[in-house]
Amino acid sequence: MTADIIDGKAFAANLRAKVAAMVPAFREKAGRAPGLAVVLVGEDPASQVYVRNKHKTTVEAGMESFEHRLPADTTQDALTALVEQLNADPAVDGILVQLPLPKQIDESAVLATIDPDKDVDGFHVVNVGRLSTGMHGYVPCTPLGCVMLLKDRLGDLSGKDAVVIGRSNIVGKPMAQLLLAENCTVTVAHSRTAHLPEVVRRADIVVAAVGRPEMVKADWIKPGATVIDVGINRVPGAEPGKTKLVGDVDFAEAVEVAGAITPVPGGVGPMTIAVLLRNTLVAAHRLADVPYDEKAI
Ligand SMILES: Nc1nc(=O)c2c([nH]1)NC[C@@H]1CN(c3ccc(C(=O)N[C@@H](CCC(=O)O)C(=O)O)cc3)C=[N+]21
Repeated sequence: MTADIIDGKAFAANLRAKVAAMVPAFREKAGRAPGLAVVLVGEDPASQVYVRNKHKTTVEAGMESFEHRLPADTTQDALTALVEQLNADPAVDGILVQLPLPKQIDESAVLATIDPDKDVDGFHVVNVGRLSTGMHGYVPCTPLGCVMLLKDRLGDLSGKDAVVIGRSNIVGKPMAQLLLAENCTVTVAHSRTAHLPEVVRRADIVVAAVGRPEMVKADWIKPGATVIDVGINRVPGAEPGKTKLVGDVDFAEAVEVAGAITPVPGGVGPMTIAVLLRNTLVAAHRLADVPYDEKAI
C-alpha cells in the first residue's frame, strides 16, 4: 500500500489565507498593521532565499515587513543594538533573527536580547520555559507546523507513540514538548541512540529532524505510521552541476510503508513560514491589547 502524501504546501497556503483574512479586523481595531522584522547577517545564499520568501509572504498577508540586512562582519554590539531598537519600535510585533549567525556572534546572547513578547520564533529561554511548563508563549514555527499537520491527519494524538529523531533547540526539543502536550508517549532519539531503527519502528508518529539526507529507511517504519520529514538537505542532482532538495527520510522507500508522509519540498518547509505569520498575528493582538481567539488558528 502506498502512503497518502501530506500536502504541506496546500495546508500552508490555507493557513496564510486565514491569517490574511484576520488582518483587516486587526488593522481596524489597532489602527496599524501587524509588523514583522527579519534580520539577516551575512550573505548565505540559502538564508537570502528564505528571507526573501518571508518578506513576500508577509506583505501578501497584509502585514508590514521590515528587512534588516547586515554585513557578515557585523559585531555583537551592533546586532544587539539593532535588536534593542526593534524591541522598542511600536510598529514591530515580531522579531526574527535568521540563524545561523556568523562565528564572531554569540547566538544565545542575541536571542536573549529579543523581547520574549516579540519572539515569534519562540527561541528565547522564556518562551522555551513557557512551552515546557504549559504557559502561553511563542512556539517555534517548524514544530508547531508539524503538529498542525499531524492533528489534521490524525485528530486526537493522545496515547500515540511518537519518536522524534533529533534534539536541536529549534526543532527536536520543542517538537517533543508539543507532542507531550498532545498526550503522546514521546521518545527523543539522536545520533547516539542505540538500535535506532528498532526504536523508530515502535512509533505511530515519526518526526525526522536530524539533517542527514535520506537517513530514515523503509524498514525503520511501522506499516501505516505517519512520517513527518523536517529535513531540508541540498544534495547533488541527476545532472552534473545541478542540486536537489531531499529530506531526512528516504521518501521513495518510505512511501511504500508509511500510512502518510510529508514530501520535501512541499511538506514542512512551507508550514514554517505560514506559522511565522500566524505567530506574528498573535503577537500583534497581544501587544496592541486586541483580543485574539486562540482557537481561530
Ligand atoms: N530564526 C530562524 N527562524 C527560522 O524559522 C529559520 C531560520 N532562522 N534559519 C533557517 C531555517 C530554515 N527555514 C525554512 C523555512 C522555509 C522553508 C521552505 O519553505 N522550504 C521549501 C523549499 C524551499 C526551497 O526550494 O529551497 C519546501 O520545503 O517546500 C525551508 C526552511 C526557516 N529557518
